[in-house]
Amino acid sequence: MARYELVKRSVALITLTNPPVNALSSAVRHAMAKSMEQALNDPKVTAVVICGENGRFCGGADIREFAGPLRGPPLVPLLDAIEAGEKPVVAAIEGVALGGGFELALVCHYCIAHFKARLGLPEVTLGILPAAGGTQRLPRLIGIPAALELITTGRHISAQEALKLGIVDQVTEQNACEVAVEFALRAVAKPLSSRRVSMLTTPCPPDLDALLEVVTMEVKKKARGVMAPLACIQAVRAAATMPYSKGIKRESELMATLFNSGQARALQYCFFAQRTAGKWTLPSGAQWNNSKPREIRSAAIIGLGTMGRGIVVSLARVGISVIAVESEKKLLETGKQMVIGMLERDAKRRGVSASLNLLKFTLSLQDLKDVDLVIEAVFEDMALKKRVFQELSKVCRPATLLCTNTSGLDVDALAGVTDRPHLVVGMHFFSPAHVMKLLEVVCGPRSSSETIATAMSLGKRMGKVSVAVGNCPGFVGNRMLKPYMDQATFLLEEGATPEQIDKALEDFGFAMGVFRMSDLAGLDVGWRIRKESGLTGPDVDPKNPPRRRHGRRYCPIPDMVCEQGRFGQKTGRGWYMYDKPGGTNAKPDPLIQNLLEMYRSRYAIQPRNISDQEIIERCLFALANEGFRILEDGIAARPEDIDVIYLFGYGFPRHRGGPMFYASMVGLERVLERLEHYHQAHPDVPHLEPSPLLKKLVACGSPSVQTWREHIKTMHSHL
Ligand SMILES: C/C=C(\C)C(=O)SCCNC(=O)CCNC(=O)[C@H](O)C(C)(C)COP(=O)(O)OP(=O)(O)OC[C@H]1O[C@@H](n2cnc3c(N)ncnc32)[C@H](O)[C@@H]1OP(=O)(O)O
Repeated sequence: MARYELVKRSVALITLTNPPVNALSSAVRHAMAKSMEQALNDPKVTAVVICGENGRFCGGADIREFAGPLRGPPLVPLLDAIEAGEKPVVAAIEGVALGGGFELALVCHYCIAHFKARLGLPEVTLGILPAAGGTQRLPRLIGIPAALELITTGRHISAQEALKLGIVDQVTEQNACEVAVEFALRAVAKPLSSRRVSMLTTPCPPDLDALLEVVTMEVKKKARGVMAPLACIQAVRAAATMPYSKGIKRESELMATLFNSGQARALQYCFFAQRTAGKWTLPSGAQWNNSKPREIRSAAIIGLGTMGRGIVVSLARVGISVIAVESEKKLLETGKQMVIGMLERDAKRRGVSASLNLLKFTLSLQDLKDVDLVIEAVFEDMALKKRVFQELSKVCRPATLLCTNTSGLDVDALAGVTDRPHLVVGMHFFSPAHVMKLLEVVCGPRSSSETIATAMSLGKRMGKVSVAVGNCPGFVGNRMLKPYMDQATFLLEEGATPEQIDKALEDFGFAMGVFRMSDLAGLDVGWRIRKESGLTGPDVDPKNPPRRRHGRRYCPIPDMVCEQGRFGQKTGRGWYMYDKPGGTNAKPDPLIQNLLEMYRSRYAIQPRNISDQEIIERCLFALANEGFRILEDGIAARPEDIDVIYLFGYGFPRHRGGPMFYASMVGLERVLERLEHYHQAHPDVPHLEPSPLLKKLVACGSPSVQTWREHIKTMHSHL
């Protein structure tokens, strides 16, 4: 857990040894305390160097231990003792110094960082604050504004930035540990008092209150309803207004409030859920750690619409050669200019040169014969996609992987028209594809484990959070969206307004309510799909009673909005009105209000006052209920996968953990009871009928979300 060695006859080298990130578990803290005591008591030792094994200094406290009671020596007194010691201590930072790891570096009297090292206080992203003195020492060292920015955002900084800020003393391209040992030998005779950061006076700006007010407003706007950044601001204020001994107590009080909050549990769940999602498993036994992905050096994208362009950029910026194909010269030229512009802007932002030499643009599928992988991103039309796949099957060499970026069509039906169904997989990107982090990897029943592994690993290489899902209409994300959106439109019928529903969802924490989100995405896409499936338009069976389709409740208001040419932001009108087509400033539109009133009077619906609680319960419990069905159907392997999809693809608030975690926090019994209540009131809405899995989990005593999987294993999996 910590190795103790004497080097150069007088330097105690303490190496943290807790793979993979040398987290400060109770055992590590215990070993560190012992090693420090040994170093400080040994007269041969004149200086100490602390480093981490395998080129990683320290990833902070062991987050897995947060769930249990504190064991082993607490961190704050341990760090205070290191700082107060009479022998110089030098931190040798390689890899990462995060959270408690950074706080450890702050108590060392000197810091040497490798030029590739990253430092940061990401506690805020876990719903807590840097409670091992970080909120008290960092402002003393670098001033209030810079410390506030780092602590409230959790941003990682480079070694170079840390040097500029005065956090580290030297940046090296050599072995940081060896450099630190030499540095320590030179530091032996020097006085330490000015190197004890807790003893420094915080440089305090004259307008402290105004500054804190501005940051508070910014934080409230960016992270609505999130507690941790606000507590961070209060802790930093203590660093400016109190001596260290009192400030550290304030830090600890604020931490206690956060630590026990549901938000901290949710955010820590998200941390592990994201990592769990990469660990896909198929019923065949093939899984993330026994299936080798193929190496992808070249790829082709068919279709240079919004999605295709984003995918080209995502591939090219990680060094993959891309051939982009369009069907017409004009579309090809427009797409080409857009892609080049996007890549140039992206490269400028990242301070690198744009990889334009990796791109080729063509009108001919014949040019794709040698590529390793193709991603089809044409219009969402099954017949068209089938034609493309048939063509690709003829043109590409037999080993080429064929992927589709469909957002919900049957991946296996596409596989069926090719000569290589085992090499066909869905890669469902989210728009804009070069920005959004989510990738649903859709496993068809015939996709081979190597194909899935390749798509998952390619997603990771592109910086995406990839989640393996089964093949069904809408997969996971879009399948769950339907009951959620249906509830929102039913609530409109019953008396709510788009702005009321959006406000309730935004107060809950969504970046955008359902109607603002639909306006941004465009209302015409869903309208076309509803027309094609006979739910609206001339093909509707006239025998359908109004507001019913296939025996279920159906709300035609979205169709009526589209019939007026209101397709959302792009047309300047949708559920809201905008200053101009493409405008983003949504204002309530009296015409929508009129439309709703006329609609209600036409169908003799008496509008009623609808509470925010009802809006949240109906929208979010219907969403989670579909999630339970998805787990039953084996379309997602674990609740964590569903939550990750909603966090990264649909703007679900991270501090709520995702729809499935949220349901578990509310209490499954309560969710079941509310669904039963709403289903009784709306028996013609099957999505409100509690799923068998939800009932089963409640009957089993509502186990924790991490163990739900054990209750589903007898059911059939589509993965
Ligand atoms: C009070 C609170 C205090 C004092 C704190 O310190 S709170 C913790 C603050 N630290 C962090 O938030 C850092 C969290 N970790 C990371 O950001 C990243 O893991 C990393 C940048 C350190 C490394 O990234 P990467 O190389 O991509 O590796 P993974 O993220 O996949 O992680 C590998 C496995 O290590 C587990 N892990 C990482 N950090 C911790 C940690 N602090 N405690 C416990 N476990 C940690 C992570 O879950 C991965 O495990 P597996 O999923 O593979 O089992």
